[in-house]
Amino acid sequence: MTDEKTRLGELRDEIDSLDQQIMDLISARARCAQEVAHVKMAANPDENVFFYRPEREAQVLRRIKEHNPGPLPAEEMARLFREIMSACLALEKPMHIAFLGPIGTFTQAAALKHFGHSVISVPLPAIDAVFREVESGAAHYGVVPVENSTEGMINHTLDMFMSSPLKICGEVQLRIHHHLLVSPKHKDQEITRIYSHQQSFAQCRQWLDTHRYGIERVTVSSNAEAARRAAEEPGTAAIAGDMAAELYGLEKLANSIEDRPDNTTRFLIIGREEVPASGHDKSSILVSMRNKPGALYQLLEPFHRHGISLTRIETRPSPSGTWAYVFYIDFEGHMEDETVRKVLAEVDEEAVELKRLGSYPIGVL
Ligand SMILES: C=C(O[C@@H]1C=C(C(=O)O)C=C[C@H]1O)C(=O)O
Repeated sequence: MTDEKTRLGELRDEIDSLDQQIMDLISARARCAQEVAHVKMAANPDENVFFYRPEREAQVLRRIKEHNPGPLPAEEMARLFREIMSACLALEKPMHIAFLGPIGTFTQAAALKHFGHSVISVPLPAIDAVFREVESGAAHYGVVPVENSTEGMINHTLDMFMSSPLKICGEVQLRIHHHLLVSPKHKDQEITRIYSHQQSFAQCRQWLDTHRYGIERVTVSSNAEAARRAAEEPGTAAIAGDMAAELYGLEKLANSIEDRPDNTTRFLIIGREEVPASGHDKSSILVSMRNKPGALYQLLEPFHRHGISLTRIETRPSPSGTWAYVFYIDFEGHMEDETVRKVLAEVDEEAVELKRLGSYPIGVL
């Protein structure tokens, strides 16, 4: 045997032995997580105990990222542990996660990134349907898009919070890559029509104007639906992401055609329960103020005075009347924090209405 073969044999034996140890350790971890579930059930025998703890999962993932020794990047290591936790949790009962469908959308990719692949993901046709599915208890949590770095806020999601009792329980960001996709069956045909979702067209506008100027653009309800159509109709292409391309067996004519290289969408996790502090949290509120001079200043001043960072402020028309507005505000900190409590008490005094949408761990993955 050559030296190379001997060495490879040794290394493979070592890998086999390490795999066995990893498997034993993951199994020990799974038994521990099961035991946690049993302890929770024993302590609350009459209640429908919630095993999933978003704040604890965020802490676990943060610790993994901080202590990762390499050579794997911290994000990769966290992703592996995300899947281990997901599988451990599913031992008790797989969670049902409603998302803005159909199957193959970026929202599904975001749901799986946040919860791992051991959940049952349930596609729904519209954002309000996702809210309703969680409100009724048919799904444990829901995932909806809330903003895109190129295109701005998804107003429909913001407006749903005005009437929904649901809480924001988490956030997850996804880098969005769009591709121009065709079916291998119709690859040689001239493309006369491109299908996509209105958001994806908007995120690829400059590329389309430069490289596919004058070709008809047809807006459909999702980019997974665009991919489905391109798979069936000769002479058409779709703009969609990798999941949709794989699902419908499409080929990439052009790769990553989004106008901005950092094109990212932020998604919210919505649920029925408030999330305790994880140590690195964000909060969201909706506030409507009296229409008088200095109202916005009065609203923001307590945040400034108490040193609380705002991460976003959006204005939406109020459902209560023409030219009245509601402010949607994200800020750093948890509503259990003493300083945040003080600020919100002050805001509450001045506001016509203050709605606490929830505090949740700042996205880790
Ligand atoms: C084990 C627990 O329950 C669940 C499983 C977790 C895990 O596998 O690490 C973490 C949080 C919970 O979603 C716990 O509460 O610690």
